[in-house]
Amino acid sequence: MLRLDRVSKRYAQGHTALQGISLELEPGSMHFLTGHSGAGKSTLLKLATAMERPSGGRIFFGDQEITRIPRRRVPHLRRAIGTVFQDHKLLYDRTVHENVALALRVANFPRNRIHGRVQAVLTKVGLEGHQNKLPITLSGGEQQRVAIARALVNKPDLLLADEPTGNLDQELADEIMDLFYEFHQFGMTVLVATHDLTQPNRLDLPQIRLQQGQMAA
Ligand SMILES: Nc1ncnc2c1ncn2[C@@H]1O[C@H](COP(=O)(O)OP(=O)(O)OP(=O)(O)O)[C@@H](O)[C@H]1O
Repeated sequence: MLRLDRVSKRYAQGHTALQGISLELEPGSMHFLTGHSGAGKSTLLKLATAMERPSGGRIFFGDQEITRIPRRRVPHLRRAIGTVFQDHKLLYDRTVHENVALALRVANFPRNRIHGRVQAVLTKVGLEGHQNKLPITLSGGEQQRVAIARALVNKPDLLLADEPTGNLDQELADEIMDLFYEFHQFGMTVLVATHDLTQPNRLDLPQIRLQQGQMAA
């Protein structure tokens, strides 16, 4: 599904964020990406979505080489890869429904099917009944669910999450991780970057551990 082959990333300021990273996510697998602050977790996720380009090595998503796709193909790639970030980047002047529907609109999804698809995904993440609310009126955990719904509404093959529970207490964090686990059980490939080392143990899932930009032993 996602394969990195000896990937490195050196930022313009000269800092090496990743070095010699090779890994493969099998379709339907779920992994946690762990490591200290600055280990390179966010950088790895940004490379996988072509938000950043690697300085060396190659990245494949299915049979596409991400490192070679032309800029005009990047939006297409991003629809196949759902992303969730800690600061959910919701539009606070739009309703929950509109936040999620926007992801379908930009993908030219048929207009007459948008409402049904949005309702279905909001139900899936436990937000039925909240569709007409503004995000600011929701709790942190609920806002994160809106972001998850938005990431899922295009039915991506791969879900990448970067510290999706960073601002939540343990109980809410567990609930969000359980939701990702459920998607994985339904066949989605999932990679979650987290500081929270309780999660891989709690869910009995493998970790990809980064240490100063390299794969830890
Ligand atoms: N845009 C950038 N320009 C220069 N250096 C950067 C940039 N983004 C990240 N870095 C550096 O690359 C290294 C890896 O950062 P990255 O954000 O990938 O780590 P992380 O493991 O996600 O950390 P955290 O858990 O704190 O988010 C850090 O030393 C960071 O300072």
